[in-house]
Amino acid sequence: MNFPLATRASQLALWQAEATSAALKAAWSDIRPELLRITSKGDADQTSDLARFGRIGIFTVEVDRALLEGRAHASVHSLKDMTTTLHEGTMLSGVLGRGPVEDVLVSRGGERLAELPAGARVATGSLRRAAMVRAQRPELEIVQIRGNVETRLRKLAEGEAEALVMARAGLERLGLGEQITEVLDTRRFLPAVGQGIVGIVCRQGDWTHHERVQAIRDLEAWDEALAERALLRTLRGGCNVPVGAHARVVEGVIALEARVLSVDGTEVVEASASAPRGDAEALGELLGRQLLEAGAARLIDDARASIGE
Ligand SMILES: NCc1[nH]cc(CCC(=O)O)c1CC(=O)O
Repeated sequence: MNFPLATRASQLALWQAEATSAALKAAWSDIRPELLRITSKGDADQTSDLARFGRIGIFTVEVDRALLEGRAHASVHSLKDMTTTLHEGTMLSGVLGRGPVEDVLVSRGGERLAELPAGARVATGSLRRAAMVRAQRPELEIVQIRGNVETRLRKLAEGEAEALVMARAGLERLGLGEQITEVLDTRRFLPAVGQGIVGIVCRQGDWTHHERVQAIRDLEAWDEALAERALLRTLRGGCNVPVGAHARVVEGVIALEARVLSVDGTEVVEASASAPRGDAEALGELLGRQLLEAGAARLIDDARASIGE
């Protein structure tokens, strides 16, 4: 069976699609995966403020359109870039095993976050990363940056900033792990929902192809994804709100930590809880409601207002 997989054309997206292809081939001897590369507006548009269109799924919409048009049997995305409400007519069928979840600092001068001098510019396109940096180092300057992993590294080298915060998974998957100056520990620097997880999407009701993808589903990453995404959905957060979360499956239990920050990093609401693995989604919803009651609702509304939503 030919098995076209729709993907963005960035190096990281191609790595993720190749990993999916390899897993499908290993699980099913009759499947011949092929990559359908889609150049999306999110890749082409280097000028807009990423925070503004984070919620509509700019990175995934055109790839999923190819899926919905029947040009592919499945589409492959960074789960982190997927909106909590999937594009109409699609469903999440599988996830690959989770890569490293941490954010990392890449600094031109080799300084760690604590060592950067006051006024040093730290580049990120993420409200979450900006808020986490401001919470720990309020005297640093946050500057906006756009583009794929390679573009960001080039901009850093060209002097647009003294340091970058980005995902460890993205750098390591591209073989750029030697660029990392500091792995930011997840307790102080909670990752984004779904960070490090590759998501595989099928058409709703297309059980033939769904079954093939479901067979390669990593069950730990799946439960972690369910918990983190249920949390974000409950918080009504998109993919670019100052929310960090980290779910971990250990034996039969899932533990979830979550934090909502004000954009300036001065206010923090956090909570953690655990539950039997089978209750991953309920755990995310519970923690989300707790955070909302503890003051997260206002922080999220303020963050939305700050990006003009
Ligand atoms: N928003 C871009 C994006 N989407 C997924 C990754 C990296 C891989 C991952 O976190 O799963 C990145 C780059 C980054 O955040 O530095």
